[in-house]
Amino acid sequence: MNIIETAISGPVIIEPRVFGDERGFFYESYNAGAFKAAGLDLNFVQDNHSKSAKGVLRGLHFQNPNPQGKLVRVTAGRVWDVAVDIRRSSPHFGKWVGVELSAANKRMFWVPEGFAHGFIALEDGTEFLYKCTATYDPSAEHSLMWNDPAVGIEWPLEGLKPQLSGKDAQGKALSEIEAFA
Ligand SMILES: Cc1cn([C@H]2C[C@H](O)[C@@H](COP(=O)(O)OP(=O)(O)O[C@H]3O[C@@H](C)C(=O)[C@@H](O)[C@H]3O)O2)c(=O)[nH]c1=O
Repeated sequence: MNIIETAISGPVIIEPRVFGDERGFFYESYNAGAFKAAGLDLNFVQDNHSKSAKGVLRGLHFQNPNPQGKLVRVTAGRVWDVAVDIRRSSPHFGKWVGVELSAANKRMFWVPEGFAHGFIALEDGTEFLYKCTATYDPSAEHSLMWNDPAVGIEWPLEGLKPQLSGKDAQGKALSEIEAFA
């Protein structure tokens, strides 16, 4: 597999080795030893799977306390996936990185603890799978506003009006969230 660093220390893009043949394809979506050898010594305790219509925007989510690192990928359709650094001590506090993940490119994205995470589905029937390093804790979950000008995420809206959950429609600004130390 190939690890691609991003402009922020922490989040990385992972390109798995894909074996294609006349039957289809095969790839390892996670291998503890290989990830550890690549500097990602992770311990996952929960797997999630969501399906979204084109234009659905989920996020930007984080848990504090009980932060979750997330290894995310797409098995149907396409998303623009974003991680926002919300560690106050980081030189990149408030900065974001984005990557297109799709069933076609089979890229994965590692979003560490200390980041808010979200995505917009760019195709109907987009299926999003991810592994988490901590379990869901509704009492600790928070939404950072997807369109806070202080963060300035360049969402590829392609003319879409994002479809948000009620919770995400009330996301807080970067200046208001319970960021990490
Ligand atoms: C996230 C989550 C939700 N749920 C329930 C709560 C709720 O009734 C229903 C839908 O939850 P949500 O609206 O929060 O789902 P969703 O907006 O898809 O939340 C996810 O968004 C992406 C961007 C992330 O980064 C994830 O960590 C997670 O926060 O599923 C669980 O039971 N376990 C979980 O781990």
